[in-house]
Amino acid sequence: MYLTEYRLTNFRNYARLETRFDRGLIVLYGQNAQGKTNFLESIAFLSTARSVHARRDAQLVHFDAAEEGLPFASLEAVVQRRDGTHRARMIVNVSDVEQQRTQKTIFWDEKRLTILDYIGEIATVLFLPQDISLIASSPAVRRRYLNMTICQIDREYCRDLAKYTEVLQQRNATLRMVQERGGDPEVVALWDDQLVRHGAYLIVRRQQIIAQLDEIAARMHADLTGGRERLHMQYVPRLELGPRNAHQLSLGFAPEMWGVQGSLLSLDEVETLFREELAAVRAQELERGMTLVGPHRDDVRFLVNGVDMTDFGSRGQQRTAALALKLAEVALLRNKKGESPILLLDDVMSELDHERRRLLSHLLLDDTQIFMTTTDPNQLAPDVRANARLIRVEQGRFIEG
Ligand SMILES: Nc1ncnc2c1ncn2[C@@H]1O[C@H](COP(=O)(O)OP(=O)(O)OP(=O)(O)O)[C@@H](O)[C@H]1O
Repeated sequence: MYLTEYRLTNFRNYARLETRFDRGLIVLYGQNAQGKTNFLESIAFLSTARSVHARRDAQLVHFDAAEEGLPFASLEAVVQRRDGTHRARMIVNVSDVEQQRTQKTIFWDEKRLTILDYIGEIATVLFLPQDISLIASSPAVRRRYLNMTICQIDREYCRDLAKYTEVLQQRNATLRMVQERGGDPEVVALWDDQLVRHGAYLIVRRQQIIAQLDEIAARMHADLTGGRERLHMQYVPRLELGPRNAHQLSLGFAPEMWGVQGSLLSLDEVETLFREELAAVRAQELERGMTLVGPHRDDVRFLVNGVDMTDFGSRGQQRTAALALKLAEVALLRNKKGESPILLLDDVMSELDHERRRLLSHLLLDDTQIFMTTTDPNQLAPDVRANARLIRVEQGRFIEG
């Protein structure tokens, strides 16, 4: 899929931008702080309804718009997909400037949709220099990544995730209440059915998608390392046993059951296990005032030749594993959607060595639409540059050539 028309109003430093695109490589270049990243952020935002950079949506609205008392930003695109031409429009209205409160309205083909019904219509994969944190930092970062990726493929997952998060919050509040004020511990169990139902679906989908990503990422990684290293992704659902057993254990059974080596568990099997685990940790949950079992504590392990990259990988190895994962995500989305997602490469070429840049260029050059930012277009291989459309970005404006 690809964008053919694009319009921004009051988005970040773009007061107004109206432009057309074709497939292929579009290189946005220019000095620092001109709006290159802002532009990629806008496409990612239109795709996922979430910003990777802004803490609050209100930050996306142009400073001047906020000052003029018309605080809104709008993003509009004409999208060419296998099934035809579509129109997407998203409006961010600041309803309370002081509190930075916003409302988001989404139209798809002129029909108003909720975020959950919209996500996945425009598939994108964003490559960032900080992608290395997917490997190097905390499980929460990996869970967030998994959620965003699976939401683009499976709307049901996204709905279950929203419901699970809600039930989890309510269950935790109940646990805290019982912990602080006492009362009947059985009130906590009232939430268990919903927690298990929504959580089990998340676990089942995660194990499936990780197994698929693992297979593709291993191939990409072998390519990137000239076959010298073997990457293996492993799903690690976790159970924290509390202060007396401060270490973390996998969910009561061997982690390899969750990877490609083992057979994948069915929804019924996961529900049963989840229920059993909840019963087993009930006393500790009441003591700690929080839910200790479930997909909100999951993690993914990245092993290279059997060594855990989060704890023991070199920066270079972590970066390569992260790149293999992103390339696998592209292949997975292409496979599920039957067409390529739009690729957004934010200043990633400068981070990679020459060999990997060459490989990346080869992997990405097909019918895909790729937006790439760089401060120095001379970094591009000459054959790549010759086939790219070059746009200079200057203070929130596009200058062709
Ligand atoms: N809401 C906003 N309204 C107006 N300007 C904004 C807003 N948010 C950010 N900016 C401005 O956008 C500029 C940053 O743009 P961006 O991050 O896209 O730069 P860039 O071209 O990618 O630069 P670099 O090469 O340094 O990454 C900053 O000058 C910042 O002040």
